[in-house]
Amino acid sequence: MTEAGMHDIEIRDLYKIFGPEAGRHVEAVKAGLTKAELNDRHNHVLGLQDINLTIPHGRITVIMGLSGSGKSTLIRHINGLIRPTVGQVLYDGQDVVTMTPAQLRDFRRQKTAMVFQKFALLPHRTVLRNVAYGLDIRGIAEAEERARHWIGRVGLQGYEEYYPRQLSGGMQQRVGLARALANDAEILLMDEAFSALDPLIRMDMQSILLELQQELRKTIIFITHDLDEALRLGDKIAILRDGAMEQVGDGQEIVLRPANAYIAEFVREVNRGRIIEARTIAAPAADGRALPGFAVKARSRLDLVARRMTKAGVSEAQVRDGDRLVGIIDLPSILEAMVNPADAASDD
Ligand SMILES: Nc1ncnc2c1ncn2[C@@H]1O[C@H](COP(=O)(O)OP(=O)(O)OP(=O)(O)O)[C@@H](O)[C@H]1O
Repeated sequence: MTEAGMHDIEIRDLYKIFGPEAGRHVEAVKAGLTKAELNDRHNHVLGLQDINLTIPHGRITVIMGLSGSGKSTLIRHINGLIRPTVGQVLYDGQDVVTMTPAQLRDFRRQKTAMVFQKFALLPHRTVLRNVAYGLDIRGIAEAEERARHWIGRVGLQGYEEYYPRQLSGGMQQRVGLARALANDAEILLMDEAFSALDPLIRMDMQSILLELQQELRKTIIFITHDLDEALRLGDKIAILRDGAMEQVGDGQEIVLRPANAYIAEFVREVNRGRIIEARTIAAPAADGRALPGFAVKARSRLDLVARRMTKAGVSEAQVRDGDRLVGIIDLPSILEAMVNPADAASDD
């Protein structure tokens, strides 16, 4: 097992069964009793099973899955709102599961902040007072100054004295984000935070989050049922199904090497050109052969690479990571990578 880094969150061997005699059924679940069987035979609900996940510090980890797959149950284990039937949730060597109520309260207040789908703003407080709220109750002197700063950072300058009902959904969610950021917590828990927003507004919010994260480097745990959102935001993506972890990896790994038929079906409609990077399909440069005159960046996505190469009228390019030559890429191999193998096979 790899050693957890400082401030990583480590979920280990976690099971959650809902019901009065949950502990009695863990061994049977470990031995293979399914969610449906547990329900039918014992009237207990299998929430999560055999979860092992490292949530790296300073990155965005997305927990994805369909309704009922266990996403909310999992995120609530991280701030101790739900206790596992068995298992550990470790943060800097401390197990959230065995914290005393006082320790847990401090952990939640000092280390975590939540952003909800239904904004959860206080209707009779202005934007400024909503964002300052957590700071006010902690008696922080510069609450207002800090609140104004974060209101500016999410692009709401000028709206400080508005009330939530006077704002659109997207703007309200910016207030929710500013409030979470103002608390200065290291861990941001975002439960379907953008799911209630219209598609374009939702993309805007994703961009704002990515932009802020470039600089803030928070540990973000983002729940979504939307694959496109997961691929856009996630440095690491964990896919749940019926309470079990089906696959964990970055977007490229999941799209290029789905762990099973379920994931393959999930990623089938994905625009692969937007996910796969040039470095991933670059071929080694053959010895002694002249290099193509055109160069693209290792981390450029294939759709952009294809567009640039086509525009320049070249069919081959060097793939470069700064000074380093990563390999060679050509248009046929880009096209091949952009087409889902499953679709290609069905048209043969
Ligand atoms: N308090 C509870 N008592 C009994 N069963 C529960 C409880 N909370 C959750 N469950 C069950 O645990 C499973 C996982 O639910 P969970 O809400 O975590 O899923 P989810 O992926 O977040 O779904 P959604 O997107 O619909 O919120 C479901 O089968 C659900 O019915």
